[in-house]
Amino acid sequence: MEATQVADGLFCLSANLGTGLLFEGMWPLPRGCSMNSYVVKGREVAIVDGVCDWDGVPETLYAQMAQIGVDVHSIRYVVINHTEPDHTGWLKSFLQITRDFEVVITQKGLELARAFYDLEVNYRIVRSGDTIDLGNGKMLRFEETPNVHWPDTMVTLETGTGTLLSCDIFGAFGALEQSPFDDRLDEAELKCFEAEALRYFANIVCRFSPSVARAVEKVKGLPVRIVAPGHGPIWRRDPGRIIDLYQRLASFGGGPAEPVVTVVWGTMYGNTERALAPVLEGIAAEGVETAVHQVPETQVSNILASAWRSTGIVLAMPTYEFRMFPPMAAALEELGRKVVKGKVAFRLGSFGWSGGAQRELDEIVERHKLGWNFLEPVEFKGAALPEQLELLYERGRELARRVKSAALRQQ
Ligand SMILES: Cc1cc2nc3c(=O)[nH]c(=O)nc-3n(C[C@H](O)[C@H](O)[C@H](O)COP(=O)(O)O)c2cc1C
Repeated sequence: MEATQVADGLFCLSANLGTGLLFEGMWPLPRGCSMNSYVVKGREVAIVDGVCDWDGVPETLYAQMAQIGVDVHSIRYVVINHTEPDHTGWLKSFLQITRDFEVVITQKGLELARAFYDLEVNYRIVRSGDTIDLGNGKMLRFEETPNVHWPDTMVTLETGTGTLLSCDIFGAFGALEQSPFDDRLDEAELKCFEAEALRYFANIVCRFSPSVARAVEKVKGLPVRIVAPGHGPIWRRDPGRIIDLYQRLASFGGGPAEPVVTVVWGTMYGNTERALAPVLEGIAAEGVETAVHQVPETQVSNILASAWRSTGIVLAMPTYEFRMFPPMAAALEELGRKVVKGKVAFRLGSFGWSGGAQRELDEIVERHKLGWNFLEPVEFKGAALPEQLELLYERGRELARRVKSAALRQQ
């Protein structure tokens, strides 16, 4: 990536993580992921957020600074919206070059940053509403948005251009290839980034969706003209599009979401799969969309994204060694850790002699306090009988009807 001008005196420097890498060591990046850093040039120069410390990445940042005529030694302020190393790792390298700058950070951020870095530099603790005047009409205003991921998080508004440097909130997976701007992307590309924003949300920040909702409310009260996040595109033509998407995704934290059923299924010998078919037919008969994921084939990252936006969940798996089919247990544990709660749910599955899958499912849902509203499960010994297949069709219809009445209306 080349450095790009976002607005007058405000530049985006960006490095892409490749498709072979895993974000946070576990989330796949089939479209890569950008790490966006911003330089604001007034009479004084500030850099807002940075990049990770992986081989060559800080050097990419320095090369892009040179492209926009910024000498690294001239940086007066390093603003840390969020201490996570994907935005701060480069500081290790930067501290070798110069210590003649001020770190601008929240109190919680400083505690965290000191744990990660040798931060013997000047620092300035900021709180909501604090400002730094960089001169030449460039003013940074800080707003704390705690627990949008980590406890330290804040956003920075450059008031002259109305550019919100938002770090993780309003972020999306997906590398930036030619241009970082929404106004240079066609509708299909924007839709791709929206899907990657959903996956990013469900993998990275959904655990904190009440804090995200509060942060979105706060942002809506600010004079924002451009949204420039730490990952993904910069929303310059239509900042409301990503703000509204995040507001909507945060609202799914209670359970009711889109009128969609996520179906997660796994099988060893096909009995459970054959019994799932009438359930899918029943859901379709009610005109409700399904998103179907087989385990272990589907990565849990995608199952999380799908479940987060769905109002209903179907789980289809057999018993295996007195418990449930293990790949299903792994997927459910992840839904539990991310507290995908309040869904309308239904479970079916085959067993041979003792059963046991249902017991483990109950235990996981209870332990994570998921509060799923279950229809009566349908379990069958070996292959489902014709009357059980009819019952499964009816369960599909019933689930779909409940989903339609519980789903949130599209705003
Ligand atoms: C390795 C293995 C372990 C199993 N363990 C149990 C068990 O503990 N209790 C039980 O009732 N059935 C058990 N079963 C039987 C399966 O639940 C049964 O074959 C079921 O029909 C498989 O469903 P599927 O065709 O959808 O894979 C086991 C089957 C296999 C292959």
